[in-house]
Amino acid sequence: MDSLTLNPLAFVNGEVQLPGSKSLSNRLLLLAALAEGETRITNLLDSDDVKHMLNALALLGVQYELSTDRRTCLVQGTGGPFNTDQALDLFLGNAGTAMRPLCAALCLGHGEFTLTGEPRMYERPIRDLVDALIPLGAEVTYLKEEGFPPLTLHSRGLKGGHVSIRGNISSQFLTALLMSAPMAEEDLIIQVDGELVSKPYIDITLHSMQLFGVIVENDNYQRFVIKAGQRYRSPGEVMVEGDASSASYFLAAAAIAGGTVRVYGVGSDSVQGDKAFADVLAKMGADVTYGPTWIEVSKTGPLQAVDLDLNAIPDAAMTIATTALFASGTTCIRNVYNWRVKETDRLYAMATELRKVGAEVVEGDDFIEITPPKQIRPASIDTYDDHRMAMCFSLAAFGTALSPLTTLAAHAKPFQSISICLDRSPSADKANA
Ligand SMILES: O=C(O)C1=C[C@@H](OP(=O)(O)O)[C@@H](O)[C@H](O)C1
Ligand SMILES: C=C(OP(=O)(O)O)C(=O)O
Repeated sequence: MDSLTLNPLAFVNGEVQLPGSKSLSNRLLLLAALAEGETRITNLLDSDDVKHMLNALALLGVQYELSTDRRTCLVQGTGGPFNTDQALDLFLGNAGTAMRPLCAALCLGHGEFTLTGEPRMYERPIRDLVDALIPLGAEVTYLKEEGFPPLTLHSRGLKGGHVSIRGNISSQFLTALLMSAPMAEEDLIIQVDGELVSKPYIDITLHSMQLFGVIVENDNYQRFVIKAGQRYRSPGEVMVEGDASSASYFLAAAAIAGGTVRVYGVGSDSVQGDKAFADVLAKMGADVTYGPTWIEVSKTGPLQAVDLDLNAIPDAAMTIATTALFASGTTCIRNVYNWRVKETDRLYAMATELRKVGAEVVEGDDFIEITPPKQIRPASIDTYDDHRMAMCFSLAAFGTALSPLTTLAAHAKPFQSISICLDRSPSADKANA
């Protein structure tokens, strides 16, 4: 098991150029592959989830050239759905943004496609998407448990018409349907049944589709109309914005122990809902300034607890859970049931690990309540093979500034891919995050 020991940190100051957004990287790769023409994607994220999408596209016969730093990709669009004469097996790791959109997109073509992944992917639901695809002509066989990957698609095109989809578990099901819709045989009218979680991710989807020339009629996120006959056309070159969820760790560090941190790559112009994370820090008492493509956070005084519905920003909301260790009062993060079906059961994992550093925690079915300890305890934190657990708990290093070490186990990787210059006051050593 890999482990990473974080030395105590007392002060942070600096600037960060963010890596590309995961959500945009995987959407743009898939759309570029389906589009007519050649697309140059710049500032692509180099991460496991993007590798899974790239590997799958290669197996599907999509031609692309990846630069040696893996951040620029020149994709030759196929101009149509993916077809195969031989049964294909695609391994998609634990990448929701690959599994769900590919599941729908592969129904557009002809052939047999089996979608597999890591064991945790087999516990992450996909039934709501499959149930929407079946009336459109998809034939799906679950290979293990009903409603979960792995699964085999026996594809022969998707009809259009009226379809409804549930949105209360993951917005990625609706995203998947929307991205495939323009290539259905007739107009597609999608009705969202009940609540739609993680709504801002739908804006990322609609924005990406628009970049490739497809217009969707959006009636208040409850009904969507996609006219048939629209084709994805390459915009030529497209740059991936910085990752707003990754920005949250650096901005939270500033709110806890700034100084000032400015992140470049995400700002008021960003299409990513997670930019609103900075507004939560402002509610907690940090000083926040937005530019069109940057966000700056400074500490101006002690942080206060908040009680908020963070359903719209489930990934960045995790960072609030560890920031709460440094806020006076009890923080409550509400309406995040779907934390339970992500890379791990994040409500359970977060509650368990926060208790290890001394916090008092109430784990509800769809909320978490955190009261910080007087002094954060050094601890060995289990990250459940979840990158966000590792990144969130890196913030605990600020609480051990006057005590021994905090150790993060199991998932050292994310810390190597982003670099920030964190000063350790007063000696101003370079540190890692
Ligand atoms: O569409 C996307 O890019 C994502 C949507 C969100 O998932 P849910 O819609 O399942 O909450 C988010 O948690 C995930 O990291 C990325
Ligand atoms: C939930 C996440 O990923 P995905 O659903 O795309 O696998 C995440 O990155 O926090």
